[in-house]
Amino acid sequence: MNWLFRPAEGDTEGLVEHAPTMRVRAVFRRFWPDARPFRGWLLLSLLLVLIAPMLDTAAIWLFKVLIDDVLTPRNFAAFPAVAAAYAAITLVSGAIDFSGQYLTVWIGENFLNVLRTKVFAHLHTLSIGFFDRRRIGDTLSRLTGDVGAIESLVLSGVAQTFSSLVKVLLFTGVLFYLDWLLALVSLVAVPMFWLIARFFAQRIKLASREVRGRSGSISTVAEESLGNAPLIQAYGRESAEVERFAKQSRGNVAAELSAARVGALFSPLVDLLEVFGVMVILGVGIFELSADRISLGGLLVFLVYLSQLYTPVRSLGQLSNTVFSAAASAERIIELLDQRPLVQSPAHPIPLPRRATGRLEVDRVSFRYPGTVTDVLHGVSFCALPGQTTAVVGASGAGKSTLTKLLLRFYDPSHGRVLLDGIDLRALDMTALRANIAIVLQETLLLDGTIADNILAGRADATRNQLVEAAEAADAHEFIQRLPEGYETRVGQRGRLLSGGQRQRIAIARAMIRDAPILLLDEPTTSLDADAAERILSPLRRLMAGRTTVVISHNLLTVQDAQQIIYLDRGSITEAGTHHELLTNNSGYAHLYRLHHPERPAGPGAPAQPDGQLPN
Ligand SMILES: Nc1ncnc2c1ncn2[C@@H]1O[C@H](COP(=O)(O)OP(=O)(O)OP(=O)(O)O)[C@@H](O)[C@H]1O
Repeated sequence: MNWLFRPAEGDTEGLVEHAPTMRVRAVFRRFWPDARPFRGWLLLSLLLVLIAPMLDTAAIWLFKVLIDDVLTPRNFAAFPAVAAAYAAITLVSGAIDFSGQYLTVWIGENFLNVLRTKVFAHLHTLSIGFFDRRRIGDTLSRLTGDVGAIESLVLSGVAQTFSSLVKVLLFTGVLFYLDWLLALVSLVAVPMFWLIARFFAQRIKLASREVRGRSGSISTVAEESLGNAPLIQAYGRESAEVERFAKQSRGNVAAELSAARVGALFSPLVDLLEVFGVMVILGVGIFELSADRISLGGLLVFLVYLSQLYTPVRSLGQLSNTVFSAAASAERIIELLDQRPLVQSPAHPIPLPRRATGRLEVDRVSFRYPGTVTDVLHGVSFCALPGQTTAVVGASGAGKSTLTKLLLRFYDPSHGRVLLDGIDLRALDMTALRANIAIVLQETLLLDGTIADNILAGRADATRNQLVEAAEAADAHEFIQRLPEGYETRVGQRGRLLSGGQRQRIAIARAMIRDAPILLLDEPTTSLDADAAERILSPLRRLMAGRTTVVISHNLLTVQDAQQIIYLDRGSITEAGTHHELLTNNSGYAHLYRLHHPERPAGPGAPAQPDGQLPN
């Protein structure tokens, strides 16, 4: 028997985050509040659900009337009335079925819409730390697949249970009314259905959880693999990637098969039980008929009512399976919804003027990434002043990018404070803080929209003139105009249709249009070749003018001009000063400089190459 319920081979370890198991009732209680706007409609649909089986009961009863009062006595005068009643019931029940079905779908889809949007909005409240840790594919699969399953638990589930219960009660009542002895005999089978259903329910829940987890793994592998297509093809890793995908895909097949085995065995078992029950009832029925305790019409409709009764009983059994499999999905959604952002705006933020002055102070900041054991910044202090450029340099892994993450408040320092205009960032509203910051990063972030959309992401209410001015200041206007659809040209996913230099100039235009007092540049020229880097320097300088600029760069031109250079060594500031001061210092910065300019003595007055790059 074990092979039947064996979970799928292979493991999803590390690919998807496992959700804690929860009781169905807890899941239901959690999502029921989201159904609040639809409760009135749900009530109406339950009313329709109540009327439908009553009409069914009446239609079947007409069958008895037809046999006992029309066919057996051959009394055709009564036939038109019976026929008219039949037609009327069928019409009304058709209308009710239609409304009921449409209403159920309407409620379900609208509930889904609310829930899906809620989960998506919640994801956007989470800190960057969450996205650093999580596989995006698994999160997507939860957002699209698992959310749907919750609807079947909270709404369709309620309507179905109610409908089945009403039918069971109604048909049982009629059965006892027709012949109590026959009714007692036929109901013996009911507890057996329940036992079988219970046995299967738990196993189906396990199998469904496995299937949902597997589907998350497939999306994860596909997303990572396809997103890195250039790398994979360049290094000839296609077959390894296909095998990685195939492994998860095979795991999915095994999980689906194991779920199908459990599900498919359930129906035939129940069918077998049903046939057995009908045979016994027919035997007793013939006895009752011969004793004249039931009419022929009565016996026939008894069987019809009985068959009508088996369906809801069976669906009540299967319903618990649906509920359990939906619960497995709900667990995965709850796990997401229970994620709390690491950084949050305070309840009563200190108001910031629409445009801050832009004085940034990093005060004895130490930082450790959540879930790690070592500090990546140790007691870092410096001040970045309005209108000045502060350059942060240091070897790879020194903590430069981490510093910008703290300035943007993607994370909070473990110790110490970051202040804007003398106010701790933790006391500020995050949206107000970020409205005062513009960024240009090494890997330009472009949305899959038009060029105009991408520049306007810096400031949505900008006019067309401001858009063109920003593009001109970023030296981007000219190339944009040469594109087939100008500003309306789509940039492709992550801006793939543009060159690296073009992407960077769009990013500069976006920062330009934002016109924020603070500018964070994280190695904006690193991914470009010397020529492209050279070309974005003058737009960059225009952008930096008059702002508090913090630049992480290996490019000596931007660094040399800086009013202060901070040299980070394994998370600590070991030197700070101007280019000349640091060269005189003849320490870490001068060492980096010499590495790149072995032909020059590292000392004051030793100019850097115009395109000089500090080694990484
Ligand atoms: N999300 C993260 N979770 C845990 N550790 C991280 C995370 N991001 C960076 N680190 C670690 O923090 C340290 C500093 O990284 P950071 O990216 O700030 O360095 P960097 O100076 O900007 O380097 P590079 O010049 O190579 O970009 C590194 O040791 C890195 O492994």
